[in-house]
Amino acid sequence: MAQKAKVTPLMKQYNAIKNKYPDALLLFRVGDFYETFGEDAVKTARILNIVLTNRNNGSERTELAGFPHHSLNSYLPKLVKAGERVAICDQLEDPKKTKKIVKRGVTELVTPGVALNDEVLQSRSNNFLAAIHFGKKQLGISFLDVSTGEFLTAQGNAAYIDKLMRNFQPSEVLISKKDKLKFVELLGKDFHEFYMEDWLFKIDYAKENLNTHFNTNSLKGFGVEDLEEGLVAAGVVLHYLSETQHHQLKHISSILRIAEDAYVWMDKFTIRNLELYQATNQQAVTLLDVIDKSISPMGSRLLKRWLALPLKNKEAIKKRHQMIDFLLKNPSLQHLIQNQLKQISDLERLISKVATQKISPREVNQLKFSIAAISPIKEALQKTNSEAFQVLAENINSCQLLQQKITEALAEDAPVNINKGHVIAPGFNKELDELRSIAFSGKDYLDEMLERESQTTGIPKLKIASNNVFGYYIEVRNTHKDKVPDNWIRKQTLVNAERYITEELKTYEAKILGAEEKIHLLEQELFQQLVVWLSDYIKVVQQNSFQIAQIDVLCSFAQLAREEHYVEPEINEGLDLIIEEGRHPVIEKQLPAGESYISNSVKLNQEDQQIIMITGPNMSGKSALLRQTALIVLLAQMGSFVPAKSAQIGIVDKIFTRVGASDNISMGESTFMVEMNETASILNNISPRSLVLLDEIGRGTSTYDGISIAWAISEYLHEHPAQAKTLFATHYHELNEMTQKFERIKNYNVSIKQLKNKILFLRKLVPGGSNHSFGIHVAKMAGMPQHVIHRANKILEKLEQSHGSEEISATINKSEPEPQLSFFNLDDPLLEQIKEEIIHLDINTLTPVEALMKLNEIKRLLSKE
Ligand SMILES: Nc1ncnc2c1ncn2[C@@H]1O[C@H](COP(=O)(O)OP(=O)(O)OP(=O)(O)O)[C@@H](O)[C@H]1O
Repeated sequence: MAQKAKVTPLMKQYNAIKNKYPDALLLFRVGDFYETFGEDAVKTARILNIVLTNRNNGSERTELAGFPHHSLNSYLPKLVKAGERVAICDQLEDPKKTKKIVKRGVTELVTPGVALNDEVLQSRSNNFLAAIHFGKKQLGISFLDVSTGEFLTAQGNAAYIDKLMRNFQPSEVLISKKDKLKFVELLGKDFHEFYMEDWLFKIDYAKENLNTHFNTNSLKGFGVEDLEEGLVAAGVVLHYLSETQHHQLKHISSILRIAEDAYVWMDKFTIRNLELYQATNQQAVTLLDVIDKSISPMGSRLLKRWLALPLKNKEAIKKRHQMIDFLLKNPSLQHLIQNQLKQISDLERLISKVATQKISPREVNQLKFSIAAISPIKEALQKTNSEAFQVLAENINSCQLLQQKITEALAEDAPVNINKGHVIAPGFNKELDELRSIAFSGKDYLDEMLERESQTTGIPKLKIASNNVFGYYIEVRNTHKDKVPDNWIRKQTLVNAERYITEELKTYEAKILGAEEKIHLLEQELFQQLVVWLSDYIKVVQQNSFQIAQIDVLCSFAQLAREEHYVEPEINEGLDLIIEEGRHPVIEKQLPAGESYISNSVKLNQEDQQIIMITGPNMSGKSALLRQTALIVLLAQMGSFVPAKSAQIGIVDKIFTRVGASDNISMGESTFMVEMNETASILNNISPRSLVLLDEIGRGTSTYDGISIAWAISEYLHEHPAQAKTLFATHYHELNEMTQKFERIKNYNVSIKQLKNKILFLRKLVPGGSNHSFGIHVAKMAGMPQHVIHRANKILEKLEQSHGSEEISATINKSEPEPQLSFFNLDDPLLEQIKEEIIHLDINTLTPVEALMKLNEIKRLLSKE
């Protein structure tokens, strides 16, 4: 019979705790160390690059890796960044006070989405935890940044949830176990997900959870009552916080709805194509990199939010423009504000630390200095004649009492670590002052005692010192050792001297040590009281922080406009888009020295220029033009000025961009299929206010196929009642023929100059089509061997003779447009019915006979037509 493994009490305790947190890496506090065992130890050693050892655990051997407890702040972020969930298990009682095994428990579960540690967080970005609920009709989503207290919810279709996920980039996503497949289907492997029990995703549980948290009877006050799917997700987020041992959550004081209707719609392709905040390759610069001139972390985070959610309300957009204009006209005001902003720390995260009681003494002083630095901003804004800025100023609270209280209570140079002492200011607490005078007057007392002993014993050179082994002692050199009185107790013999303790010294020592211990406890208690007192200010400081963030972003926009010569766009409720001499905000910053960006004008309307066909050789600047148009609209509607000579923008509700590229192959689907899927989704979603940018759509297939598809798409956009404004960049100069038949399609080309065998890019958009794709010239410029170029020219000549481009377009022109563009027209009720039938088929449970019957039914439906 195998001998039963004898497990030590410590390991028994460890196992019991580890069983409660099987998914987490358990840091188990033993004395001054955090230890990990078994699998956890192997992982920890690998991630932290620390030594992995083996030790006997009863009859088994187990791996072990540990680090000193004071290194937690530097090691924890590494573990979390490596994607680990880390359970911190601390000693819950003083080991000195118990004879049994010390009580231990998990005090915090740190996960990528629930982190309060400065080392894990990035100051200029939010750290969102998300939950997604797959409801019957819609999906619900919720985002929470526990480090700032922002809590948001929304619901909508899969594409909307996808877009929000790309915009908010949460560090962790919670999903019901049963929806694992659905999630991967929707979002792929781009996020760090954690699967939760299915029962948590219930509306009753969510409402109860949220009402308990906010101490409310209903969620009506937050305007989210009707968002049931979104609330389910929000409930799961709150549940996760308690599961991860986060119970101090006063800073999460409200839940906000992300109102889909209020913001410009951009789908994930557009967000990616426009490289708003994530570049397609690592070196590339994003729009955010170029426009973010904010100073405070709160400002930087808000700027990202404004970029993710550009506005559609004319008045709200104009208000931001007017405030920027005001700052530009009052540079000294902007200068004063920005100088003050430099002195303001991350107020939002500091006050969250008050709520979670994780703020350090030094940070409380930072909070005070930051709030003090706001006052001059408030005063300056109050004096302006701008109503909008005056309202901002009014919403700022100077928190005089808070400043005063911190000054009275906290030492000016209070340390980070409360155990270092000197935290509470002198004069704040009488008892503390008395204890301190006992502890600190010790030196005088000892000097006086030494003097006395020296006189009574006649020993001239006495010395008092202390060490860790036997505390205070008197040292006597050997030459005087015979004068030592009998009541001195010898403790140590050195080569030249002896060390003694005396009764008086011991009594005195006890008094000092007692005082020091009491000081320590009292300081902790007083600091704790201060933090609790400060927690009444959570809402007020959050409010201040939001005002400061807005002021910071507006100053950032003003600075951008001043430095980069941006102008105020005119926003109107019409449907025209008129950009004069527009520039690409990112490319213009990237050009080599000496080169300047060539501005271009674009005019789109529903009368005579709804669709512009832009032709031009490779590298001529077609894509740049398309993107700059979208970016200018986006910048304008997020409230910024724009890189142009002037811009009149009829409010845009959706921006779609599609690039016919070949890099989708890596995703496993054929490029063309992806391209068509993406394009189909545009065609099903356009409205009269939409802006559509199509870049080389159709190039993923053969030339004739490509031309036909591009033609059909343009035709559809032209004929569609929405008449969405469209820019279409293409190599296919055959498409220029479309203008003959479609009155609102116009041809433009990005001009070039042909010098003998060379092409000079002028980059100017000029009216008219072009009849060469110049691909061969570009190949030559790229250094293609002469022979290849020569041969290519010959083949081109031949092709043009046998299939003249006029011939192709004439053929397409001849074929009358179908009364119903059946490929894309999903408005047809019959097709809609068939589509519904097929979508709701559960293939997994369908028998072959049932499948045949279904097919027959569909056939019957179609033949009835
Ligand atoms: N208006 C401009 N002024 C100055 N440089 C420009 C301008 N437009 C584009 N460029 C430069 O030319 C490069 C190529 O532009 P872009 O990618 O827009 O060309 P394209 O016509 O779309 O080419 P392709 O058909 O190969 O995609 C840009 O990366 C940029 O450096």
